[in-house]
Amino acid sequence: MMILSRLLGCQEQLGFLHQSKEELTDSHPVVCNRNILVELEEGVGVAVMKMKSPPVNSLSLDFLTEFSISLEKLENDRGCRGVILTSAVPKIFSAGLDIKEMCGKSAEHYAEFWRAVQEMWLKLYKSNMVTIAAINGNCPAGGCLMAVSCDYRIMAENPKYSIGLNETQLGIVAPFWFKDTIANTIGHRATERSLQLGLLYSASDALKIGIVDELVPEEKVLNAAAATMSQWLAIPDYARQISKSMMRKPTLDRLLTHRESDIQNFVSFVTKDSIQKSLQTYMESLKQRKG
Ligand SMILES: CCCCCCCCCCC/C=C/C(=O)SCCNC(=O)CCNC(=O)[C@H](O)C(C)(C)COP(=O)(O)OP(=O)(O)OC[C@H]1O[C@@H](n2cnc3c(N)ncnc32)[C@H](O)[C@@H]1OP(=O)(O)O
Repeated sequence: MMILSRLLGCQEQLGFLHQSKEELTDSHPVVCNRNILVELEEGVGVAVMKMKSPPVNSLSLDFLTEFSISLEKLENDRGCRGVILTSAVPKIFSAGLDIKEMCGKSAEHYAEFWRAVQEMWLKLYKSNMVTIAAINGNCPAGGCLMAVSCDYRIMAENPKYSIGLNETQLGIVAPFWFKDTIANTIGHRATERSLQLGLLYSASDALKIGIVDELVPEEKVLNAAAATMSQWLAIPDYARQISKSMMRKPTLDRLLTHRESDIQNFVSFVTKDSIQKSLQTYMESLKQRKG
């Protein structure tokens, strides 16, 4: 019930009611949401989802809810066959899960938050559409999960940007389905090293290890994503979708089977004093780094 009311509440925030005439054209209907801008190029059947939640596109409960609703709308739109996921915030793809959602809140809040994280991943990983991440900035932890859940990743070749699952550096643990998703991308051995050490890879190392598929100059990331999209869309949808599902279903089913226990694990993990302390210390270190 709580989730339903949040979804309904969010649908109002989604801004379908607030579109101006300038934002709606025949060829590029744009939906300006609070955290995500969705632009559907109807003739081509491709939507660009631009995350725009400054300063760092952190994945808050509101953001995740909006993301899942937006993606579902595109999924149900027969005119949309592909999605490019990118950021409208300079230098940041996404800073991952919003740490504030995991600090000093109630057990009920943690459960609701974690269900929203699961939902985002389930929707993205099982999408029938072609999904391409155009990674135009830093991409740690939950940001990396989003990227590796797409079918293809193009990253800006900027030495300042990094990508990876750095959870252990915060004193927390990437859950099994984060692990499965990255292992499906880079293999078991590289995942073991990557997860234990909480490695963040530079763009060039990310290409070498296979977390990303291609590097291009920053200003070309979106064009490169559009070019790759047209190659993938040249394949008949039905054949491609069945192939995708064959590869991903066992991983999806594993979370679907264990969804409630995964939420309980998260809640009991994150409510531990030691974990709360680690997260708070990490947030403080982020603030101090600035000064
Ligand atoms: C037994 C097993 C059981 C398992 C159960 C599950 C266990 C839990 C699993 C949880 C999985 C977690 C996944 C995650 O995604 S955790 C988040 C990890 N993210 C990070 O480590 C990134 C942190 N951020 C950065 O490194 C930098 O901010 C970044 C490189 C992204 C950008 O740097 P920049 O210099 O541009 O910006 P600032 O650092 O100054 O940040 C600006 C403000 O934003 C705040 N901030 C940054 N990141 C976050 C975040 N992830 N959540 C919330 N807030 C964030 C930062 O503090 C600054 O705020 P102020 O302006 O107020 O100081």
